[in-house]
Amino acid sequence: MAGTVRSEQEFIAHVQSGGVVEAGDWMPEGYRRAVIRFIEMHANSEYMGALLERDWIARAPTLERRIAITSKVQDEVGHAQHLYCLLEDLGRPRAEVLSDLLEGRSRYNSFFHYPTASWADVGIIAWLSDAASIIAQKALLQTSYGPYRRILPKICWEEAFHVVHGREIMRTLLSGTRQQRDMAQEALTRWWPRLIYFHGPPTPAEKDADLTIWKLKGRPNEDMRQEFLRLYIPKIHKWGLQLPDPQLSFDEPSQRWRYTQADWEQVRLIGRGQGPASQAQLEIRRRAMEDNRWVAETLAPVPPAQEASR
Ligand SMILES: CC(C)(COP(=O)(O)OP(=O)(O)OC[C@H]1O[C@@H](n2cnc3c(N)ncnc32)[C@H](O)[C@@H]1OP(=O)(O)O)[C@@H](O)C(=O)NCCC(=O)NCCSC(=O)Cc1ccccc1
Repeated sequence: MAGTVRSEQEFIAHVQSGGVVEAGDWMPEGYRRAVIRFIEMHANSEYMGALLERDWIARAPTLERRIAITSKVQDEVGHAQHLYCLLEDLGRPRAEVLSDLLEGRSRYNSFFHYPTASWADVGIIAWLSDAASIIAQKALLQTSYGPYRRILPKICWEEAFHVVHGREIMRTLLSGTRQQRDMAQEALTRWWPRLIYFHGPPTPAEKDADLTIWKLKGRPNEDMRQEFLRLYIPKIHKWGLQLPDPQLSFDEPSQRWRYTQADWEQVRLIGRGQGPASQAQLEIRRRAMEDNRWVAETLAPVPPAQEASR
């Protein structure tokens, strides 16, 4: 295109006809801000989500599970790494993004602001939150921002493998002892309401209008949540697990699941660092950044003046 696009009208015509936008192309400022907002929330969620699971590497019950969870954590951090690179290309340096995250100026998905309590939580996180995230990410496969669109198939592919890893943890627990089955049920009871928040509030179409015209956001939040519920409630029931929501019911006329509505303002605040484990998790990251600062400093390019005097 894109060399020829110089106005918002031409830009909209370009993306509406299926054109993609590259980092160096002209784009409306609002579009640039929205891409950064989207990718930054995604990147931070991958990064902080990995932290929840990292805690369990040393506590995995078998060697095979330890290898699998180590590799999942590596995948998630890898996704964050790719996404932070996309932000750099848009003029948002990684150091700035990370310092905003650690200083509590940015956000990540509310799902990852809670503490884990047992190995069964690891199963639920991998099985169900990765499933929810695939739905959100598949909705972006046709997004107009080219670099994001090109990295998403790899991310979705890896998340699909994580779902299998989580499902196998759950299958093992559910075919185990009474205590293991109870652990699985307790984990589902704990995480279910947070899964309901995962795709965000049921936003009115007007709020998504720009994102839709720009072909940036693929689907309304509620549609994504309904797809998740449609796919996973039958699987959960098939395994004999109980869902803790007394208002959960299927509405035949609309073909939609009804569920207890969240306090969405509260969910937004949790995403901004007010969750029960937000500060503890950010503190672990802060300490790791401090401990490893010498590596970044050692690897930093030497300014030419210092180089000459060596
Ligand atoms: C759909 C949505 C999440 C939100 O749509 P939007 O159009 O952006 O927002 P909308 O206007 O609908 O909302 C109004 C306000 O509410 C905020 N808010 C909304 N939802 C949440 C929430 N859940 N938590 C907290 N806040 C939330 C929202 O920011 C906005 O705040 P603002 O008014 O700006 O202050 C979108 O960003 C998306 O699809 N992102 C890409 C995919 C992605 O990020 N995936 C991440 C998971 S990666 C993963 O899981 C892999 C993994 C698995 C396991 C372990 C490790 C890793």
